[in-house]
Amino acid sequence: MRRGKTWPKIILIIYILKKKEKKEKRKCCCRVFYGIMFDAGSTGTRIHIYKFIQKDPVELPVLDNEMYHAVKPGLSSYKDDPEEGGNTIRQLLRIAKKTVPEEDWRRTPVVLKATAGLRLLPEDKARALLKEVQEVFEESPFYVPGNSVTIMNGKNEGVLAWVTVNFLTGHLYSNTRRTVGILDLGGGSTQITFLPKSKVNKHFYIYLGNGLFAARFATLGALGADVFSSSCLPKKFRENVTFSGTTYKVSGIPDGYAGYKLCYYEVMKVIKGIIHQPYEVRGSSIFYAFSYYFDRAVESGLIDGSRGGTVEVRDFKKRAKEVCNKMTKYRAINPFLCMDMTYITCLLKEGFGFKDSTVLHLAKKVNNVETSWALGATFDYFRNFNIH
Ligand SMILES: O=c1ccn([C@@H]2O[C@H](COP(=O)(O)OP(=O)(O)O)[C@@H](O)[C@H]2O)c(=O)[nH]1
Repeated sequence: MRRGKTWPKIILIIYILKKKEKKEKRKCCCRVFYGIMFDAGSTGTRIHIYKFIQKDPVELPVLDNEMYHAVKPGLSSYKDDPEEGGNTIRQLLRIAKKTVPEEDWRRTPVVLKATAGLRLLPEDKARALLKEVQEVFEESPFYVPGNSVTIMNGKNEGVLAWVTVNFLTGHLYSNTRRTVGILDLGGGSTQITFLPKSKVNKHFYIYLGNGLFAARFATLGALGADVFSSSCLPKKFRENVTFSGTTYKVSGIPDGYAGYKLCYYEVMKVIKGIIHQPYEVRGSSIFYAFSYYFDRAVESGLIDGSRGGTVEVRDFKKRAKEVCNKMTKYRAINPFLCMDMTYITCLLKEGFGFKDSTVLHLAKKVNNVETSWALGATFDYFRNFNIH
């Protein structure tokens, strides 16, 4: 009886030991490393901490997971107080210290790339902010390579976001050579980026334009009046609005008209003449839209924020009409929703020339990773610095 019970026990122990040995072996050739990328956008600063695993020295590392955190407002809002701006970076670095194991700190690179917010600032103000961030990085325990705090140009922003989305959706490794286009709408700038299908022209098509907040002020300013008022806003709306550290007095038109038609007319003045209509967008190419395209689609109820989804261009138009013609209903969610939805509709249709029936994939994350240029920028960075 006793023997009978002992044997299975021994077999179990051997089995566990073997498994442990196998695990140890696997551990030996697995290299784990991290990369920290800061996205200093016009509306917020975000930290992305990527964990990569290299199973085989000859193979490319794979992305294991991402830790993401965001703070508002963006770095450019601290244009007159760079020290306070530096504190927001310090705060986010605390998260990095908790996420990356201490023994890896010294070899984990930390990089910050600023987008439209800093691009639009006077040079001396932008430089003071970057200097402050550089100092915060230097005092951190992470690896600070040369050129690790810079302003990125819009074209790189477009291409790197394209790399991220095509990587996450598996298009970079597929044999079909088919890729997807991306639509990114930030606060300060917007990008549409895709690879044309033509065999002759193998260069990226990138268009850069006004971001959502920049478009808001262009729309308000386009009326040419001293008071920034618009028929895209609820009639009784009157508030001070701050963007990138500057405050504007903004209002609806109390005794005038408000609604979709008038709003479309106002927004069109901002779109007209500044947009290209690439031939490809009229075809069957697949486009992924994220950032504020995603946020506004959620706020207006077009898609579910936890899952994302696909919509047709005409759905944005239909929902923009509903929002603008029932402004009081949506006021509590976002008083600018009519203006933003109308800008998005105008940009897609009149600006880029999308058909009503074009399907857009709206996603904030793909495989639990943020759809942003930050991942693409991190790849590029590892390649350049030969870290793996
Ligand atoms: O990893 C990211 C980076 C950005 N965003 C969103 O993308 C928009 C980008 O705005 P940003 O201030 O960066 O605009 P920019 O300054 O680049 O024009 C905002 O809705 C952010 O919440 C996001 O969801 N995930």
